Parts: sequence; structure tokens; C-alpha cells
Amino acid sequence: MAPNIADQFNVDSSALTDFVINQGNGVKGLSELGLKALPKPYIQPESERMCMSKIIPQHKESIPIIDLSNPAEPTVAKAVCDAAEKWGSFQIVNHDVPFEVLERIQEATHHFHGLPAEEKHKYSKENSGTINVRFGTSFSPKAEKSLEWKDFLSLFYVSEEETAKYWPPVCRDQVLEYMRSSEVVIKQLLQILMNGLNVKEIDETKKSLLMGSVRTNLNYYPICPNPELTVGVGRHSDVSTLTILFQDDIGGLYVKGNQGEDSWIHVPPIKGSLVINVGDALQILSNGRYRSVEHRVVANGTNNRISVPIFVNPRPNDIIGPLPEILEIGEKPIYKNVLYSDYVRHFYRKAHDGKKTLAYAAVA
Ligand SMILES: COc1cc(/C=C/C(=O)SCCNC(=O)CCNC(=O)[C@H](O)C(C)(C)COP(=O)(O)OP(=O)(O)OC[C@H]2O[C@@H](n3cnc4c(N)ncnc43)[C@H](O)[C@@H]2OP(=O)(O)O)ccc1O
Ligand SMILES: O=C(O)CCC(=O)C(=O)O
Ligand SMILES: [Fe+2]
Repeated sequence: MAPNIADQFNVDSSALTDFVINQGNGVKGLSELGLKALPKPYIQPESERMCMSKIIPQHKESIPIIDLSNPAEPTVAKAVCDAAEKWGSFQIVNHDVPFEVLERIQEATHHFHGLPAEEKHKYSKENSGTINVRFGTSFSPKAEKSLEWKDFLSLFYVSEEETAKYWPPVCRDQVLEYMRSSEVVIKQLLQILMNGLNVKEIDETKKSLLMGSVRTNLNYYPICPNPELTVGVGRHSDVSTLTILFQDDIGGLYVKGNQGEDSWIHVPPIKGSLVINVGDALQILSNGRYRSVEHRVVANGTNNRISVPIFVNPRPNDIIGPLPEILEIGEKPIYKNVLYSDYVRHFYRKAHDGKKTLAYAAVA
């Protein structure tokens, strides 16, 4: 390693941008330089860093773990709806996604991020053959004052032809397999959640609103020299209806406590489990009954970590707003109708900022 490369990156932020973004090295490349100190652009304001005093001990509170082996059981339905109302987050065990599929997606994520920088760079915004495939770093670097310590590959599914032509061969089949294997679980959960709102049938219109499009991200959080000064992912809620998240066994995902205070609960990795997060679209469709969960990921000083969220969304051209079945029983809409792609665009054009994206859809 060049002796003072961290100093060089600190005095010349364009050299850092060039190395991380333009050459496609990502934060993984930075991490592998063996830097002794975190470059300044990654230093988060104190208010955004995690500290021990904000963490609620596991024995005091934790998000529910729901056994999905009998999804038709009324007790399961109640547990799912209660968790979506109270927490917006829960873990599922004994679900229908085979363990081997999770092992393969984990391995494929390491394979993709382990490619040489020039290979990964072929999938950057500038070089990718399609808007639907993007290798990137942090969240939205041009919109962020402080960067996040994460690289990602983001794959928005459009068609088999597009996956064959543009998705990286090193992970394409594994992502498709993971996406397809999750469909049963996604349908089970959405059916339960809709029943809880008195929506009996998921017709084609509802199907589009609830699960019309899917984006899968392969997240990579490399070892960080000063994890306490930065974040893996800053505080945010997902803009999906539901997110199905596979995390490896390293840990570091936190969800916000449900008392409105700045307290955080660790989501402990459980072998073979999946984390389910309610996203903003479901909060809007349910007129606030199900709440999207604010969550964050800390950086890690000793281990690389991966996670693979499947964001289940409305279609980009869908108009989302409180479902008619909810308004018919006399509830006042607290959200207006918005074009979903406008909502997503609004989300991507700013840094992560807790649950503030929802204000875009709030009734004035
Ligand atoms: C990560 O957490 C998420 C993500 C989601 C995702 C849900 C969906 O994807 S629903 C489907 C939305 N439609 C599409 O994705 C179709 C393909 N993409 C587009 O049409 C557009 O990219 C766009 C998403 C509608 C935004 O378009 P536009 O504002 O015209 O301009 P862009 O230059 O494309 O992007 C602006 C800005 O956004 C950032 N960005 C875009 N895509 C991604 C991405 N995949 N990952 C990260 N960031 C992205 C980017 O920073 C762009 O700025 P630049 O700095 O690159 O210029 C659900 C839930 C979640 O929690
Ligand atoms: O890495 C994780 O556990 C969560 C990632 C996340 O929240 C996201 O990609 O939206
Ligand atoms: Fe998220």
C-alpha cells in the first residue's frame, strides 16, 4: 500500500471518487488498501452514528420470529398482522425458500463482489447496458453529504431476455432462483396481510399494486477501519410493499424501537431465516395500519458482511394510495394517490433520512 493514501484521499476528494466510483473499486477496494483511518467523506455526523446507549438489549425487546410451517393457521395470521402493525418487521423460519437456495445466493453475492474492479465497473450506471442493472456504492452518492460504507449490485427484473443479456453471469441464475423461490412466501404473507385489512381477494389490480415489480440488491459491507464513525446503511424505510431480506451470520442490522424514541433493536442472524420488512408502499396502501420499519446497518471492523434484499413493489406505472376497501369503511385517507415511479425517484434523489420519504405522499 502507498504509505499515505488515506491522507491523499482526504486532501483530494476527487482522487477518492475516481478510485471508488470511476474505477469501480467501491468501498471493497478501499477496504483492501488496508487504510488505517476512515476517509473523511465517510465520516457521518454524530447524530447518524450508532452508539451503545441507543441499543435496547435483546432480552428486553426483539422483533417477532414467526414459524411459517403452517401459514393457514389463524395464530400465524395474527402474528404476521400484529408484527406488521406494531413493528413493521419480523423474521420468518420454516418458510418455503430452501436453505440451499440461500446458500447459493450468499455464494453468488461473494462471487460478484469478488470480481476484479474492471469487471464490476461494466455494470455501473455509466457502463451498464440497461437502466435496470446497476453496480454502485453508498446509496445515492451525488445526493449524500456523508457516504455509506457499502457496495451493491441492483437488479430490477424486467424479462428473461434482459436478464440473459445484461445481468452478470456470475450471479444471474442464483438471483433468479432466489427470486422465484420467494414467490410462495411473498404471496402467503401478502394474502394474510390483505385479509387483515378485510381485502379478501388479491385480483390482478391488487397483485400489481402489491407485487407487480421486483428489485434484488446484492449488498456488500467490507471491513471498515473506523466502523464507529460511519454507517453501512443509514436510517431509512424501504419504499417497497414488503422486503424479503437474507442476511449472512455476521449481524449488524437494527430496527427502530416502536416507542418513537431513538432506540434500536438488533435483528440477530438466524440460520435459514429471512427478515421481512414492511415498506412505505404498504404503509400507504393500508392507510397507515401497517407501518414501514425504520432500519439501519452498522459498519463492521472485523468482518465482511453481505445481505440480499428482494424489494417487492408496485409496478412503476401504478398509482398508489389507500385501498378502496379501507376508505369504504369510513377511514379518512392520510395519504394521497401518487405515481409509484415518482415516489421511488423522490426516494433516490435524497440521502437516507429515516421515514421522511413518506411525507411525499402525505395528505397536506
Ligand atoms: C434501495 O432501496 C430500495 C429500492 C427499491 C426499489 C424499488 C423499485 O425499483 S420500483 C421500480 C422503479 N423503477 C425502476 O427501477 C425502473 C428502472 N429505473 C428507473 O426508471 C429510474 O432509474 C428511476 C428509479 C425511476 C429513477 O429515475 P430518474 O430520477 O429519472 O433518474 P436516474 O438517473 O435513473 O436516478 C436518479 C438517482 O437515483 C439513484 N438511483 C437510481 N437507480 C438506483 C439504483 N438501482 N440504486 C441506487 N441508486 C439508484 C441514483 O443515485 C441516481 O442519481 P445519480 O447520482 O446516479 O445520477 C425499493 C425499496 C428499497 O428500500
Ligand atoms: O443489509 C441489511 O441487512 C439491510 C439492507 C437494507 O436495508 C437495504 O438494502 O435497504
Ligand atoms: Fe432497507
